[in-house]
Amino acid sequence: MALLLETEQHRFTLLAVREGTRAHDDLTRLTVTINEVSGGIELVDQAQVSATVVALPERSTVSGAGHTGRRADRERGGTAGAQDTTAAVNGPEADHAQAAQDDAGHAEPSRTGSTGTSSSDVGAPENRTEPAPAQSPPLPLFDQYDAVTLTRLGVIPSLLPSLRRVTDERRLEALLGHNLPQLTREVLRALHAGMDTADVRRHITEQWRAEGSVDPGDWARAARRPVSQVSTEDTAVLGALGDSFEAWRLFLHPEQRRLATTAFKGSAKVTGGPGTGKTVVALHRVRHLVDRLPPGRTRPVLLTTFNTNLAADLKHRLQLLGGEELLSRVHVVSIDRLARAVVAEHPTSDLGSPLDDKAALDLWHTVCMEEGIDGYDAEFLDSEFRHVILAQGCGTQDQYFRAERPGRGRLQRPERRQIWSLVQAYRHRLAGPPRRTTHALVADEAARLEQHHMARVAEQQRYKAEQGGRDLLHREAGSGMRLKPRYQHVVVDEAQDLSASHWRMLRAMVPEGPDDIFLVGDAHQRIYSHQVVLGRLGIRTPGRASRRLSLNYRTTHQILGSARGLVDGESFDDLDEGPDTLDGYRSVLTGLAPQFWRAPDWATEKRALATLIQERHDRYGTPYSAMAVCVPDGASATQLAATLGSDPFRIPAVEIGNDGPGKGEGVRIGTMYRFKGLEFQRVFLASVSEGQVPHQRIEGFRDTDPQRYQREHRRARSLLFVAATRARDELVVSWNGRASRFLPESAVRAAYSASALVSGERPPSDSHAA
Ligand SMILES: Nc1ncnc2c1ncn2[C@@H]1O[C@H](COP(=O)(O)OP(=O)(O)OP(=O)(O)O)[C@@H](O)[C@H]1O
Repeated sequence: MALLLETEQHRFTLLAVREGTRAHDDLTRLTVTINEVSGGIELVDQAQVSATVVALPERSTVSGAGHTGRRADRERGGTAGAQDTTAAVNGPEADHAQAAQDDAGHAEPSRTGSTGTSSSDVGAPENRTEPAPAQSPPLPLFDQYDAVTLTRLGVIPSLLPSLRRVTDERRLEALLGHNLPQLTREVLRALHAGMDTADVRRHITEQWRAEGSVDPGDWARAARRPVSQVSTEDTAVLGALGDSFEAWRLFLHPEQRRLATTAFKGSAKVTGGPGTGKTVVALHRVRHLVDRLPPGRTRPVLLTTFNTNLAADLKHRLQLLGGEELLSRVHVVSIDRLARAVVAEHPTSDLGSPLDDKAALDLWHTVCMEEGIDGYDAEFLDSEFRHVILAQGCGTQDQYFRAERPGRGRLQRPERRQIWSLVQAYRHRLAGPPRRTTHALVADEAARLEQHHMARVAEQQRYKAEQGGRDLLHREAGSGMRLKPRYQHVVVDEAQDLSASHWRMLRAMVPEGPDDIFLVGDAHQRIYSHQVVLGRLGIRTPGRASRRLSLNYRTTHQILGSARGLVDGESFDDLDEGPDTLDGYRSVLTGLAPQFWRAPDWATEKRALATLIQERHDRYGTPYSAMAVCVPDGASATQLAATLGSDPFRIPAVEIGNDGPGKGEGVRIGTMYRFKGLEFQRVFLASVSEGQVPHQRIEGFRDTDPQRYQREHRRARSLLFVAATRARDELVVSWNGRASRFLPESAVRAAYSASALVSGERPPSDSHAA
């Protein structure tokens, strides 16, 4: 049975569907209103919501005289009590026994997750033993906010009576577990987390605010607003609709939708913590740009990202979003492949094969030995070459003498002279034979070629304008082609890891103008490149063209709380000259607290991990392929795979390679670098031990090169942060020996003993992994 709203004549909006004999009753219980902030149509099932809080004392008993504390902080005098009329509704569908049980006041000490209490617990107030007479009932959690404040922030008014009965966190979780409107959920969670009302307004309410005024009686308009329209991944619904690729169309947050569809005067930049939907926005942006193209067969939109496996993922997701038709207008390629293609298509290009990172470092070693210059390590030289010399386009020694090296310490002129001579020798060596190159050099060359191309395009346009529009084919007789920019729009994911050369190339691939470059990224997740200042590379995103997403859709707020701690205290940029923070960063999801396990040695840790993984598979039905273990290095990956595969576990394992997480049934194992951009249901961070994370070799720089030490330290934190934020439902952290300095004291104290687990003295997780 469906509830339909006739918004215009013969035009209906489907509001809700219920099945079974009680469908009619279920539907008539729904409260349907237009939200005064978002202008969207919102539904709440009053009886279900009330049932969640049914076990709470009546408000009249709570509002007795003598309350102090937070009551004194009220922003305005409370009015909600007067409205508290519907909350007494109770019904047989009261299935939130857990909440009722909690009312007895014995919240579990730390970790949550157990459900399955029998429904006979509902109605606990009557059955409970009498509370101690002198004890005053707990204050409602949102007692300090009056009804006007809450509704102006966006909370659905019909929820307020029930909300006044929420006195503890687990009750709140039960309430938020309902299918409440998202704006309401976001506001309540943020207030509960301690965000003040001004910040909630700024970070949340304003993002949801409808354009123009909201008429609470204009259903036709409300139904047309994007916030009223949802799509689903529910297979039953999709089966009924018979339209499978719609599955991926999620309900975009209003801010995500705005970013995907706004017309920008020039470039635009979206930052935001992990899981905030930056990639989703980038994909929707691409679709929006393609929708606006005139019909054709060309691919004027470029969608690029850091590596080939992420590019393959983007392609797949784009296909889900808009099918072959959308894909046919978009060039999806990783940034280095793109650079290589640019260089390869040039008639005079003589590309050697690119060295991998290790071979590039080995070559620096060789060059230092041959030149008889020591005192510089290979990583330093490689970084100096890429992030100073190539980044600033230093073609001569003099230019290098003048190069800025922010955050890289001081280098005197004699040192720069030595480094320059090493760079010359390095380039000479690469020139061969055999001829070789590096990805950085290819990108640099591609940037130069594209800049040259764009200069010719500009020259041709200038000439055409001067000559009154005559065709200039004769001027391009050499190429036989009319010159034009390579793309009309460029969209970039994982922007934080692109180098200055990459940006120079991209800048030269698209003419400056409306919607030219749209980039998404997060400096907290930078693990490859160094900071670049986009404004100095011709990519300017002033004012409203720079936006930040802060609502995490991937990770539970319990996991996020721990992950945030990993990067606290470090400073990060906004991909430009400004700072970036994780202010307002929050999650809509709730779940298990992260688990911590300490082991005396790697062998015990490996066996403990195998035990935990097996338990999650056998007892909770998590497929092996939905779990991933992140290790600090390749050798650990191989060793762990061996333990998993051996008796008694026999757990299949697949190493995450260059080309992504791969296929098949096994648990995924990979180094931290390989986790970029991925997500898994359960993530195990292994060997988060002192000496491994950060690696002990950075200790050498502590005194000799403090700035490098700081850089490496920050990168190690970012790596761990990226890995931890890949977890959707559960994060398990383990170590052997001493715990990494990045883990908080509280985690170390709360850690379980892997030895006890391995010897069978303690169970893997009780019910906590459910
Ligand atoms: N509006 C939304 N509703 C539901 N799920 C969403 C929404 N936006 C994003 N997601 C989901 O959240 C997860 C993270 O999204 P996405 O990968 O786009 O984030 P991201 O910001 O690019 O993350 P990262 O920086 O960690 O790579 C994905 O599973 C995505 O489908």
